[in-house]
Amino acid sequence: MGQIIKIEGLKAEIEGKEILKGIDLTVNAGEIHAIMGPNGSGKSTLSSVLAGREEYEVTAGTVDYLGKDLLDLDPEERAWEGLFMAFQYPVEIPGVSNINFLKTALAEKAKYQGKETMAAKDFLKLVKEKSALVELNDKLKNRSVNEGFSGGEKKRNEIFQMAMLEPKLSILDETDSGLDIDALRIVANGVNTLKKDDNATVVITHYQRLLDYIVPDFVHVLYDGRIIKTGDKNLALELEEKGYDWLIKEHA
Ligand SMILES: Nc1ncnc2c1ncn2[C@@H]1O[C@H](COP(=O)(O)OP(=O)(O)OP(=O)(O)O)[C@@H](O)[C@H]1O
Repeated sequence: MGQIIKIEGLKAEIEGKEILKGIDLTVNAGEIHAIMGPNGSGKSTLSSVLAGREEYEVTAGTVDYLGKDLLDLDPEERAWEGLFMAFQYPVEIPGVSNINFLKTALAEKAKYQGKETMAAKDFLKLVKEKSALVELNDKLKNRSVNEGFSGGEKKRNEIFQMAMLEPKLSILDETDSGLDIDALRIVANGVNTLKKDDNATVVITHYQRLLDYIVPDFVHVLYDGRIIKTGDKNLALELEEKGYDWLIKEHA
């Protein structure tokens, strides 16, 4: 199966402070990876750097994404190339309805790829199909993006956006924070349903609980800006039971 992303020796800093200290990570098509790790280890920094947030300065390393130099692309280009990011705190966009936001996003992506914009009829069909996946009701579809949405509704909405955009690589940052059990199941179900042979997902999470629903092929532990351990789903169970201290000691 093809390689989606290969991160090598990635170092990044913010305000002169080095946060990522040499990340190596390869994700292939058809895989789900989970990244865990104690607070402040650099998990959100990694997703921000991959999204292309300007505050972070990459000081070393390379990121190959579908044969392109990811670090050389603008944030918009990264999205159009099929990179989807769901952040811990989704942004609100007052005055832009959810549906119009997606219509524009899909039209821009099609334009970038030199394809024709989807016909209105097909777009609405897609909306119906994909929103059913996360049980997003009609009212939320027409409201301004994330404005006044509850935490759980924002998360569902993100998975809805993900379903609509059909990304090649989805990076979900703490998608389980603020989700109740039912919402957690719905989100996980969405992620599992969207899993295909030609795409991949990276889930950043604190909770083994989410990994009961989204079963990862690999679990990585990020600590102090580096991946210090990689295993399968059993590693997450071990962490749940024993915490991180033993690993950190082993690493020291
Ligand atoms: N603007 C900033 N200036 C200085 N340090 C920062 C800034 N933003 C983040 N950091 C630091 O970078 C480190 C990594 O933060 P990051 O949010 O990536 O960790 P995390 O692993 O996602 O943590 P958590 O599990 O708590 O969400 C932290 O020590 C944080 O204080």
